[in-house]
Amino acid sequence: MIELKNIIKTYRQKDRLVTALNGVSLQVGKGKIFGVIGASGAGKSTLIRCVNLLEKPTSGSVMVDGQDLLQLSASQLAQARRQIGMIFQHFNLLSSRTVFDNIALPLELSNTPKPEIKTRVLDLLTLVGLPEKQHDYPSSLSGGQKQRVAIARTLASNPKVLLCDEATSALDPETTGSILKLLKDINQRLNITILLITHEMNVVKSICDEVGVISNGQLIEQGTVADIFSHPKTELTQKFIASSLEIELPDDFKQRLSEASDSGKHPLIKLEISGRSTDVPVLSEIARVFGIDYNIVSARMEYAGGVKFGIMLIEVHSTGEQTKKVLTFFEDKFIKTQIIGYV
Ligand SMILES: Nc1ncnc2c1ncn2[C@@H]1O[C@H](COP(=O)(O)OP(=O)(O)OP(=O)(O)O)[C@@H](O)[C@H]1O
Repeated sequence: MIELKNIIKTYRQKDRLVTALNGVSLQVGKGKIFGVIGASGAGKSTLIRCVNLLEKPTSGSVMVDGQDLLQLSASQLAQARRQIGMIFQHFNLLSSRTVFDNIALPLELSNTPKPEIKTRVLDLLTLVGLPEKQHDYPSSLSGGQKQRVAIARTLASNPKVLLCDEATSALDPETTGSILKLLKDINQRLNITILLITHEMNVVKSICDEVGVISNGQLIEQGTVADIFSHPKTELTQKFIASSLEIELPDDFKQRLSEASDSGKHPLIKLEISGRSTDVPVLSEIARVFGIDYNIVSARMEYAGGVKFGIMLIEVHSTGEQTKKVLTFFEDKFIKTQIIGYV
């Protein structure tokens, strides 16, 4: 549905050229959700804006639903853009129009008859869960409600593709969750292809089928969410994954933690479980095979793209030689280990 080939985009900043995108290629299949994740300034906004030619690439090609957008005339491009909806971090609603009239706007612009507009807007309001807000103005809505209106407005034109430019970045975690659920629902019910950009791995984890990691204007890694979470190749990707899995060491342990394995102290081991890790009950196995007790101090396990991954901190009641054996045992099961200290 979307195919970008070797996109280069340079901007002139005063007397120098800045390369915002440096040879980006990606494909998004029909009905898929593709997330592009990257830090600030990596080129995410430029990338998503190149898909509907809000930014014109310096070179490369942009195909959407089989059409080469850079080859279209102005009127053909306007037509093609109707198939490409977009939602933004700050919603971009018209404050002087009611919710109903905001959603009706694209239909009015395409000369849809009034009775048809009414039915369509009411259907869309139901779809996004806001039927009772039709007469309200945007200023009286919460951030999540505003984004729902923006989603309804963009769906009014029946797009095949939806571009989401940091659509949940201005929202609290709970509202983010509900908007992501709505996007997934729209994707599944209407078979709309979604390309989104974000700086949060949680967004990718919760709704994307595929993910690309962008850094300095280049896609340094891309693949299915399951693949990327199980075999992250670059340090940046590993950092993004870890950032979605932060676990805290309880204060009591922080105070008791020492760097040396003094007598009577036990190693505190961090386990990183990824899609590559063997799915066996490793903890009961170390107890059974080595006769070693353990205590789970903190743990976070999650699923993304059908793959289980997570982080666990365990206090293992082992001595020097036993500890080495336990570490080797975990590593053999493709579980990454690190001794955080001794408690
Ligand atoms: N209109 C512009 N004119 C000049 N330089 C620009 C323009 N837009 C973006 N840039 C530059 O291109 C690079 C990529 O910017 P872009 O906004 O695409 O990154 P981003 O990943 O979306 O960042 P953020 O998450 O902070 O929005 C940056 O160095 C930025 O300064």
